[in-house]
Amino acid sequence: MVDLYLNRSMSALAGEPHVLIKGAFNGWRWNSFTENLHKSELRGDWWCCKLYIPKQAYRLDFVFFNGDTVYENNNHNDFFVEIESDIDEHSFEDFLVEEKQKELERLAAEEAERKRQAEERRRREEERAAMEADRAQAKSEVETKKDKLHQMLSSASRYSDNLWYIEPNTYRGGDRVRLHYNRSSRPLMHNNEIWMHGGYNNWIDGLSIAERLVKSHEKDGDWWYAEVALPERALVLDWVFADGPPGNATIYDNNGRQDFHAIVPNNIPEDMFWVEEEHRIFRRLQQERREREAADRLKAERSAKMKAEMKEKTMRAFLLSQKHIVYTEPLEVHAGTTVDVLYNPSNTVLNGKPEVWFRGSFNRWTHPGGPLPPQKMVKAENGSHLRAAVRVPLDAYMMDFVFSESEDGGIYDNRNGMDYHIPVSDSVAKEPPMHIVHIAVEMAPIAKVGGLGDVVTSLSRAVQDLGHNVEVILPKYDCLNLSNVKDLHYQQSFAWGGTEIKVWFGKVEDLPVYFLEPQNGMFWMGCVYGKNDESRFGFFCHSALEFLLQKGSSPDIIHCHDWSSAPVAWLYKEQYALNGLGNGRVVFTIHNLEFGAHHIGKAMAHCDKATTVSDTYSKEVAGHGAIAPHYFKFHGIRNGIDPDIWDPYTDNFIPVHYTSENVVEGKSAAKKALQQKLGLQQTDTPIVGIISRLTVQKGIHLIKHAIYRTLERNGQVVLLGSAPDPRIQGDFTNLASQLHGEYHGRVKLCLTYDEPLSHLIYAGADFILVPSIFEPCGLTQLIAMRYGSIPIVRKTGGLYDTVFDVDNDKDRAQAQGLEPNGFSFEGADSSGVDYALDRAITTFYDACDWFNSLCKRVMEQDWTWNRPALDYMELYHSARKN
Ligand SMILES: Nc1ncnc2c1ncn2[C@@H]1O[C@H](COP(=O)(O)OP(=O)(O)O[C@H]2O[C@H](CO)[C@@H](O)[C@H](O)[C@H]2O)[C@@H](O)[C@H]1O
Repeated sequence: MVDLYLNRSMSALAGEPHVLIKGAFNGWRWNSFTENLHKSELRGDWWCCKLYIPKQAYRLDFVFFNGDTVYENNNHNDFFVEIESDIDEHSFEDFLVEEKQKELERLAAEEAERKRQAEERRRREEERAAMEADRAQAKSEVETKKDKLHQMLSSASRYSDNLWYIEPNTYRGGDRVRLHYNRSSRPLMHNNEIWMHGGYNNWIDGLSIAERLVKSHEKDGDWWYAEVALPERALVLDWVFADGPPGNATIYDNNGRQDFHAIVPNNIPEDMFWVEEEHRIFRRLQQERREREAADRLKAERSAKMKAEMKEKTMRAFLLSQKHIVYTEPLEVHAGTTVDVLYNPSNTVLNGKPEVWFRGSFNRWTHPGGPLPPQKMVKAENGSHLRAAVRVPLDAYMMDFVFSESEDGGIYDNRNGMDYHIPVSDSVAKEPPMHIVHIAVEMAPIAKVGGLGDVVTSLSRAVQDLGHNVEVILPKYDCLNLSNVKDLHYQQSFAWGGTEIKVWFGKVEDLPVYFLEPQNGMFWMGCVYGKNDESRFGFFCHSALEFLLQKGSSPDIIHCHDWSSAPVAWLYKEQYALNGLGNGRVVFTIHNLEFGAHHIGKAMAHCDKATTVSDTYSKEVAGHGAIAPHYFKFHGIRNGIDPDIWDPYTDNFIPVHYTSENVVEGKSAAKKALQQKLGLQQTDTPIVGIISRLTVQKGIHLIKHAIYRTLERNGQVVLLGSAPDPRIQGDFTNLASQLHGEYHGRVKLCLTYDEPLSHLIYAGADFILVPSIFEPCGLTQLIAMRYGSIPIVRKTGGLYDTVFDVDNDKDRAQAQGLEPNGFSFEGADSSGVDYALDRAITTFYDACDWFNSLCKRVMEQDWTWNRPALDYMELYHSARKN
């Protein structure tokens, strides 16, 4: 506490009845306050007040005023006094950040508690609903049982003349009685042994009694008997006679399929029995449900753990992947620590420069501290790299840096305009989410024709998982698979293009999706592609932008795909960028350059950044007329697959769930199921699977050749595919009937689109063949590996980037931090296919253990979006800098 004095008469407040002080600490940055001064006991016009000085204060800033508009502020300079303290400006920064962190932690804890409570409420509600459902089911089961029992009671009796009777003739549930049976002229008349197999109340507990009968000598006829304990709760006793004990009998007397039924006089009132029975069923259902839920929980936890481990491994590999140019020590950067940045200029534009300067900042250059002062790098101990030490503030979530040849700049290495970025963990600040809108004409699983649909969904989910806001805009086709849309509802309408456009909203695989439905019926034709596609999709693209504008949405990134939503790029730049949607950048992805090259070229010209779906394909098409002029903004980022949608550990279309730990067991069960389903012989021969659109791109002549070659080598073949071109479809239909005849039970061609079957093939096949002539990325080889199937591919495009031949690509795989994972070939003739296929099949036959270890290995490789989603984020950020 200190006393602060003001001589009022010497100040601008002379004669004012009220004197107040307004102040704060550390350059007005912290703990502002307003206090009244009162006249002090000192002589003269001294006014004073007591002030509390916190220990983090190194400076007190203040002015005086009369409570209204008259101020004494030291001629607009304000007053300040230095405070003796351990704190200085820098440590105060840290203190502020820590305070902020505490505040954020408090808010986060509150939020977590709110979520926990909401979750608890939801759980209780679900529990209640499930209990209700169990109760209802128990009731209905009891009703059915009761009806059946009543029907049966009408045919039950206490004896049957000359066939069976019970002794003594008055008995009740719980009694021991003797059951007599006259087997003469019955099916068991010649057997050595006779048994009764019994139950009660119309077999309500199944078979619960078994007794052997002995011959009785007391009566005429062929009479036998057994001692039977009547169940306590029996209203009726049910039985048959047999020639042996349960499980070991072949001949039965089941009373002409009616079984035998004896009325048991009521031990307990029937009503009571049914009440108890209902309760018993209810308890059983509850028990079963709890066990199921516990198993599901365990599975979900295990699955999440495996995914997190894979992600972490991939992240480490990502940090190490540029080690020959740049890395940090320690490798993982934590907020609030000091790290060394190590840089090797010899592979960059700064090669041979006498000096290298490190220039960096944080949080994508937006950190409030501004850029760090340029720092001259010094030689590191390893000889090859240069070193700079960087203190990472507590509120940094990303380190950003570039290198230059001098303090003032000169030549820069800024990684081709992308800059270097290294994520920082444990930051107290969060990366602000980016808003990304995909405008596309396909989306798995509700409107999927090929891989484009998969990518729209899975890329969006991966980016959403990184904490960003992702939305999709899709036409509302009449053929949408609506069972996979949650909470679909009509939202609004707008008029555009001479028609009303209805907007629907729903969630697909947890992604928010807007469906546009022009009332002119443009998308009511029963399929995604068909007639007038160019004008229909052009209309859709335009209306999607119009929708964003009218909704007042301002996405950071508008992402469009292939020729079909290419118009978004130029419509946006020509009509919407200046017109309210100005904040956005357009990213355009080419999934296939084969179709609509004109549209693609035009979108390439207008978009801010373009990608295609693998690095090799981006190089293969570099010289194409649509690409070449825009190559500087064109990047190859390989596709990933969604690890939740493709997961043999949770997949409901396969018989046994598996991970890499039990891959052999899981795949052999799937193989049996697949063979059975398709009528193939149940032998352990290699199965080659092919899942593909049947087009020239996919190497039709190589597919055909491979089918014959596999059959020659005693393998089996399963092909799932359909051809958009009716001639090709017809051709395959003929091939199918010929093959199904000639190689019956060893080959099956399914010429349709069948999602569930594709899952069973990925799991049940040993190999998945992808002999494409060109392949921008290819998803089938990636899905195959996730299911422990070995890819056999032609070396082209994305197939080259993701499949590494076990014999020829060890080094190339190692450079990616991987081990080889499949078989591949060059050339586009049959000898090429044979080269890969023969080695694959031979491995299966001759090196079973090694083959199994290969299946395990490919399952453990990460072909999800973990890595490529980071590359897309980099690309989005660099598009924002334009
Ligand atoms: N009959 C059938 N029944 C069930 N499912 C079937 C099927 N036929 C194919 N599929 C499925 O459709 C998808 C095909 O994906 P691809 O990437 O292999 O090919 P596509 O050429 O369509 O995609 C284009 O876009 C993608 C995405 O960018 C690129 O990877 C690719 O190289 C490019 O040609 C896979 O999920 C596959 O399982």
